[in-house]
Amino acid sequence: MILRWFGRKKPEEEARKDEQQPAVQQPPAPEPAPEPAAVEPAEPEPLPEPELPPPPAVETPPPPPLAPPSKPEEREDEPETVPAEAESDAEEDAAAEPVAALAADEEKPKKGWFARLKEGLSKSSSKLTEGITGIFTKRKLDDEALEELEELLITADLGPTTAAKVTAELARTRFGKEVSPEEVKTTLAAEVAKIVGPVAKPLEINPALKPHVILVVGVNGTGKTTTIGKLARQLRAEGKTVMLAAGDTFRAAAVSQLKIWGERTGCPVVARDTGTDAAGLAFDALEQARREGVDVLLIDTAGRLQNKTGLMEELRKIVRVIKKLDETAPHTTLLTLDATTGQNAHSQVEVFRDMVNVSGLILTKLDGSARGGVLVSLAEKFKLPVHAIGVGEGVYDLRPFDAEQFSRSLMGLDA
Ligand SMILES: Nc1nc2c(ncn2[C@@H]2O[C@H](COP(=O)(O)OP(=O)(O)OP(=O)(O)O)[C@@H](O)[C@H]2O)c(=O)[nH]1
Repeated sequence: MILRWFGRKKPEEEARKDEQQPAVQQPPAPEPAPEPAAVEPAEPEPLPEPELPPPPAVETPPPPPLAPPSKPEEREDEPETVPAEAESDAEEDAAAEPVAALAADEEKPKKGWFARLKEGLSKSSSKLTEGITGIFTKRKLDDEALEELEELLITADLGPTTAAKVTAELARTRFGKEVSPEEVKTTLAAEVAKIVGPVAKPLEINPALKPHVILVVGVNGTGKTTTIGKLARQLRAEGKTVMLAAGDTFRAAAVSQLKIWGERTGCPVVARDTGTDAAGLAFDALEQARREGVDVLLIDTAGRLQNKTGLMEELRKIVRVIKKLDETAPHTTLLTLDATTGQNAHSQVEVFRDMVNVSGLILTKLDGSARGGVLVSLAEKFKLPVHAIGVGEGVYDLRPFDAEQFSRSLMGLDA
């Protein structure tokens, strides 16, 4: 039975079964899910595109005015909060929003995650496997073959260090022997898994923090907003209350897109008119999230690298300002990287690491990329945790990064 997002709820157990592999690690003893409130059924929204239409009008009166505490720098007009649902008590909704319903917010993909991952990585893997087959069909593992393999791995974005490392390992065990393409792929998958294994760390939410603040940074178009939506769904399905802050105040479309994700996932969105101060908005959102005892606050940000100095100032200011309320915040700073950009992702890590204290990565668009190998070179070079990977635009297309699954998929092997 396919349940609608805001329709009748499944029992919590069913929702949890659906969520067998959340990208976000569950706290040791999650609170029982609140009793779902009856709400109007709604048709699932189509997936958001880069330029989205404005969200449906929200009829609910605005939330109570925010207390005017120590103001952050350059505070401007009060932000608008788009409630999770139009017809209900906004304040209570964050806690009472049906958790189970969110696990059924759109039709679940029929295929399992590994099949989707493998399919998603097929552009990357076919490049590698065709190359490997070409090099190793009825051929001994000699210097020339090793050189060709190393070259292939570099062109597949695994990077020179990784390429040298894995070919050396292959040579150590198989040099001079006739090796089949299958053997090469299996050995390479095992070597890649060794490299990426240490960075495969699920995103952990500290249940003691109310809220756990997650700042999401990255170049425009890398999938920040979509990733926030996907994470919000997972967190909500786990029974957590989530608030979203539309910190990319530069682009109206970015704000609209986040509002739509808020509606889809039942999360209130703190937003303001375009052009206003992002740090002030983040401050207000954190203040509101604290007041309401929200579990997780996800803050979207701008990513205009063309104005690097301006962006750096803006991101640093957001961090500075939210620290006025909680000096330990942000508790997680996620950098989204678009896998289709290949080695460009390296320079993006360097740039954003200089701006803010990036604590983990999310690789998006692995499905559309022939350059999925970049994840391996990123792991090798930066050793930053890779919390999750995106293999599609759908709300279910984000999962924790699993080193073994990824490595085997990258080499076109079965689970
Ligand atoms: N194929 C695929 N598309 C994705 C994935 N993640 C995001 N996208 C798409 O990439 C486009 C850009 O994503 P956004 O979430 O808007 O990216 P952003 O970083 O927030 O960009 P701005 O809104 O411009 O700041 C959208 O069309 C998304 O649907 C993914 O894992 N796979």
